[in-house]
Amino acid sequence: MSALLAFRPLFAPHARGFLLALVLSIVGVGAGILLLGVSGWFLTAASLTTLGAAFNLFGPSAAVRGLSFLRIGARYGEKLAGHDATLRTLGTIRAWTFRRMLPRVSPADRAVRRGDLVSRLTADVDALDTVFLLAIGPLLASLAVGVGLFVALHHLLPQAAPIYAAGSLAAGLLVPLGLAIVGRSGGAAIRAASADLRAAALDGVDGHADLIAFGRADEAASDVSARAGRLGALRRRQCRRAAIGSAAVQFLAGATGLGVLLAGLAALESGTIGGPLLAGLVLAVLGSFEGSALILRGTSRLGEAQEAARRLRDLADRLPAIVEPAAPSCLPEGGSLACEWVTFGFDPARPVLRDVCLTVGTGEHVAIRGPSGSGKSALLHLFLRLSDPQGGRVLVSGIDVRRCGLSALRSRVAFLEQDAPVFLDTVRGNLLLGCPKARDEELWSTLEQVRLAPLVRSMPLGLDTPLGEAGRTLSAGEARRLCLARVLLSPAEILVLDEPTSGLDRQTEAAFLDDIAATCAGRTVVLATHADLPAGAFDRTFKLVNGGLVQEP
Ligand SMILES: Nc1ncnc2c1ncn2[C@@H]1O[C@H](COP(=O)(O)OP(=O)(O)OP(=O)(O)O)[C@@H](O)[C@H]1O
Repeated sequence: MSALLAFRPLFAPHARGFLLALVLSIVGVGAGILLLGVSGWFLTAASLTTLGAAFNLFGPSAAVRGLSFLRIGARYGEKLAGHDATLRTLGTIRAWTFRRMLPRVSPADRAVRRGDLVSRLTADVDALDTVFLLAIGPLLASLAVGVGLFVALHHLLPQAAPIYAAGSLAAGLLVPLGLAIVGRSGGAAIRAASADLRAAALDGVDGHADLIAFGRADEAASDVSARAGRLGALRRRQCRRAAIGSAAVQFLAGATGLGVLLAGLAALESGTIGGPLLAGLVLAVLGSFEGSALILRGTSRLGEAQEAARRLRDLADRLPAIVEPAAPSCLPEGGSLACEWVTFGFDPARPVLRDVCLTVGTGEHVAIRGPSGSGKSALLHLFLRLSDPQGGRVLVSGIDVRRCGLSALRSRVAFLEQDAPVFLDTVRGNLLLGCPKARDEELWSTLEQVRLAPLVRSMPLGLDTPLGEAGRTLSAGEARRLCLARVLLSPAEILVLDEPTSGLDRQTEAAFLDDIAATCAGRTVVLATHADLPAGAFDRTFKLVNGGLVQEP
């Protein structure tokens, strides 16, 4: 429960909407109970009235109509206000989780599953809708209305008041509580199975071309259906428990109604209550159990909401992968980079880089080559502080990156990642990520530099052409060049490029590397590549072997 309670501050800004929904819910449930009570009283009184005796039909029938309209209106309003406040709260929780997640999920952490993250941000956040709509709201409304009916019974039929109190407390509190306790482990299992299914489905969708090519599509499909079957079985078990709870509430409603009726009949015989009022009270008592059924729906899913809240907190409460200094140092002007005796390993016991020393002056262009897996990307990551070295220091403009504010550092150093993504946006939207204020002329001249301008010109909407998910409407090489253009557009003084020419044909690759001297003139460039470098394209080239950096002749 503490995981759920920890989200209280995110519910607080929407408290007015929840309060309105609660008031309307009390009005709706109260009007429903009164409607049954007045109708029972009215019908009994009308049937007991002998022909010709005076009976005012108008008042009660108007009350019945009025109460029906009030009930409908209040229910509609409650749904509107409750869902509106809930959806706004879920939006707040989703944005909060996303903001907290980004710095806490290290790009280097191979244990992180994308499908699981997506599942947390979507399904787990959605599971929290239960909290107010199905659990707290109906519980408070039933409590308020139950207290009102208890007070009325206490005055009109005192013998029935304790019977009603016992029956309604058992139906409104004990049964839901029991269901919540029993459903707790089931809820956790459902959340885990649901996350597992989503992750497996995402894996399958991502890799469907390979699965088809290797003839494994059927296997993947049956794996997904086995997981879906497991989730289905858990949900069926949850529904069975909820149905048993519902039956218990129905039984308690019937038993309480019967108890109130028996107590009422004794009072009727002794003449302390009239027949019509008794009929009205019995029906009102039966009607008041309607709220308990709603509470049950909520509590049967509360275990799931609790587990969802735990999973979200688990993500949000992780220590950030990289901790910013409390008082960051100002980055002086300049685009120099340096590594001083840097040792780094994803597993500190097995360093990838050992005592690496490198100094790159402002405006210098340096290329780093080396066999696959030699640690080129790992080295480049250190310049952006995506990881911290276990030994030595990394300096940007003469300042240890651990003393810099991360946003200042990352606006000084632009980075082309090895698998940089094309976002689900237009060509322009993708480019403006690198420089939000860039004018169209700048976009076009950068597209010329990466030799994409003819392609974009041929697109139906030019810069405003939407690109499919992950740039699926582009070839791999075109997508790569678009990401490269984004980095070139950035005003950062230092460009760190990891395999910028991967996916490009030889001719374009050679032309691009040749052009770097001109296109990046004045800016510092550190580039990791497997490509053959055109003579004179870089000021210095290094080779990374056995964790050490060796300058090439
Ligand atoms: N996130 C990670 N967690 C653990 N080990 C990793 C991680 N990323 C890379 N490695 C390992 O660290 C070593 C260096 O990887 P890195 O990606 O820096 O090599 P690289 O020289 O850039 O290779 P390539 O040229 O193939 O891109 C490799 O042995 C790799 O398996």
